[in-house]
Amino acid sequence: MNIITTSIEGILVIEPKVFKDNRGFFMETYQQHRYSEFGINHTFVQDNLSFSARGTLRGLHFQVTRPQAKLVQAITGEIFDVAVDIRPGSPTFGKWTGIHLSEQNKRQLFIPEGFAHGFCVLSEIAHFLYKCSDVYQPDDEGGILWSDPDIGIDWPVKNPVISDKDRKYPHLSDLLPEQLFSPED
Ligand SMILES: Cc1cn([C@H]2C[C@H](O)[C@@H](COP(=O)(O)OP(=O)(O)O[C@H]3O[C@H](C)C(=O)[C@H](O)[C@H]3O)O2)c(=O)[nH]c1=O
Repeated sequence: MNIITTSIEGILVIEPKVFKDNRGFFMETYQQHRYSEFGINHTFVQDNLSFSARGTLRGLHFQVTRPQAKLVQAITGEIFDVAVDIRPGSPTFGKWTGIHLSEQNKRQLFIPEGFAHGFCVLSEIAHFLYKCSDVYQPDDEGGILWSDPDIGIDWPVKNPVISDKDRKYPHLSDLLPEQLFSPED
């Protein structure tokens, strides 16, 4: 297993070991002890799977008082995955990092609590599977507009397919710190 750091502290790219043979391949997509050796010592309590067609963009989403750390990967297809630091006071507040995750590269991205998350689909279709460190809290959901010019994400899609909900999200600058990241004790 190979771990790659990113420009934002805490966000990690994971390259799991892939065992190939004449039948295909095998890989462990998560192993608590091994991942904890790299600081991923969360208890993941919910797995999500979404399916999207080319050009779809989901995000930028987060939960405010019950923030979720996420371990994400593309099971089929290829996506561009983005995390934005929304932790008030963080030296990288408002900064983003993006990575191509695909069926081919089998890479995972670990995103700690305190980040807005989104992705867009670059292949005909993509199945996106991810683990969350807290459960879904619809009343605790927040969002930032995918195209917020102050964040300046260099999305590789220009006119994405997005939900009505995502279309209406505010800019980061319109949100107060307590509306971004206020984890319960
Ligand atoms: C996230 C979620 C959604 N839902 C229900 C609520 C809606 O009726 C339906 C679609 O939800 P939504 O449009 O919020 O799905 P996405 O746009 O894929 O949302 C996700 O997009 C970005 C990429 C994320 O990182 C988050 O996990 C999540 O916000 O699934 C649930 O029942 N449980 C859940 O955990």
